[in-house]
Amino acid sequence: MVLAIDRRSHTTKFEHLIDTGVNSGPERAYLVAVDATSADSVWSVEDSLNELGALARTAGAEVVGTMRQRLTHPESATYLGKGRVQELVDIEKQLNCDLIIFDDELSPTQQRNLEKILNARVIDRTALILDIFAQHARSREGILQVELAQMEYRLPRLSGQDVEFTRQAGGSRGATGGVGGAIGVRGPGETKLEIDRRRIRSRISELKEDIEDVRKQRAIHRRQRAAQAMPVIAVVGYTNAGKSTLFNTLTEAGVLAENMLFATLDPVTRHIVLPNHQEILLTDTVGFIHKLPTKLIAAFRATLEEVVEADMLLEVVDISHENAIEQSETVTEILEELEAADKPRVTALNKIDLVDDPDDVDTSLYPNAVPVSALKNQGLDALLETIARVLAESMEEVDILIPYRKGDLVELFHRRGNILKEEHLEDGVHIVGRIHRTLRGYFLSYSIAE
Ligand SMILES: Nc1nc2c(ncn2[C@@H]2O[C@H](COP(=O)(O)OP(=O)(O)OP(=O)(O)O)[C@@H](O)[C@H]2O)c(=O)[nH]1
Ligand SMILES: [Mg+2]
Repeated sequence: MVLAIDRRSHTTKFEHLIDTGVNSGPERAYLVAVDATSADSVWSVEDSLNELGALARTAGAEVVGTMRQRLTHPESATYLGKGRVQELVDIEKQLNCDLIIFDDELSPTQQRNLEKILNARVIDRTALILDIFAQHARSREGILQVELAQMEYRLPRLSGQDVEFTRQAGGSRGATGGVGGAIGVRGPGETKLEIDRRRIRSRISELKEDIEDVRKQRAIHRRQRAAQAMPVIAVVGYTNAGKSTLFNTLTEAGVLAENMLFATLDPVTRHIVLPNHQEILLTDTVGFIHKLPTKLIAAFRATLEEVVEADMLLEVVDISHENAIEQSETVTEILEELEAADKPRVTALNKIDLVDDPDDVDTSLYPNAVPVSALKNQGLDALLETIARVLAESMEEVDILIPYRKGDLVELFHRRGNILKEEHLEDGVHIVGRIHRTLRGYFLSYSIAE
């Protein structure tokens, strides 16, 4: 996957350059990680490497081997220690590797040094994730956000020479094509470097402006939805947890759900009715992953605002995954970064059909957890009831007297609120009940409580 800019029209497109394997087989990738004793991650290096392998396969590569080194922290010059880098030179020859993928974001210096020593292409976890995002971006919003993230990633990594933005589709697997190929650029050439930097910077500002327009559009849509006065629930969770499958089952929408990482990039919103007849809006959105680059989160701000602005979160956890707990911790960390971790949350412990002994699942580890199978349609009534209950808990109590001429407001309360007491008095209908904060404004002026 390579980014190409048509300078005349200033439109951006992604060209698919990953070898599909029809002619010469998929690209052969070797994975490398440092097991840093200083890291405070809940993830083990094995699990992190397994996930890197899944990312590599999603991007279209074949994993031919892995290496890890235990260090206090990655070496600043070459990520791995000297001896291990030499070992890597032999391995890449033996295994005939096309690319070496590092499990952490490499600094520009590390990347340049490694590229000098190794023959295969050097890419890192961030470049790989960006590559998958680029493959899956469909909407204008998604494409703009991915391009911004790619440009931000590229800028500090430019080292002159060849920043020809456009490459030929279907090119060979030379030093620059294939998985993550658009990202690494090397060579001397000060003047050219300056020009390239300026060009990228100006593209970054253009993209930011375009994304700002997208953000404003989204804000308008949100305001329109707010006028419908339905609470918005954002479906969040680790990539591949089953968010889109659950979303489809609950809403009968035809969102793409696939066994691949980052199948969904664009948020979709649909309306559903809870068992207590309360109407809500459900939003499916992009998945999270550990070591998700902050720049990428920043670039996806327009999309992620759907999560930030939601009234409640429905977290989907793949409870059949051996790293379910680590994944959920990562989701919470990213929600904290987005300042959305304090919202009321219900957890769907999904893929329960794949768990040998569902009774052994410890639901107490997750907030308001309900075991479900989105695919087999199990546990969904209980899930909806829990959503209704948690939503009710986040409602505010009101004591109001609505005049008889405002019959529509009484009806609205009946549909969307929880009535604790209702009596028909001379001046109107007296209601004591709970209503979601998005609707409170309609009733405030009829309040009779202190
Ligand atoms: N067995 C089983 N598989 C499921 C269940 N729910 C989802 N899956 C499968 O899990 C895979 C991922 O599902 P998606 O719904 O695309 O997951 P997602 O969380 O939307 O993933 P991204 O959009 O990539 O972040 C698909 O192959 C689904 O068929 C379930 O309840 N049981
Ligand atoms: Mg999805």
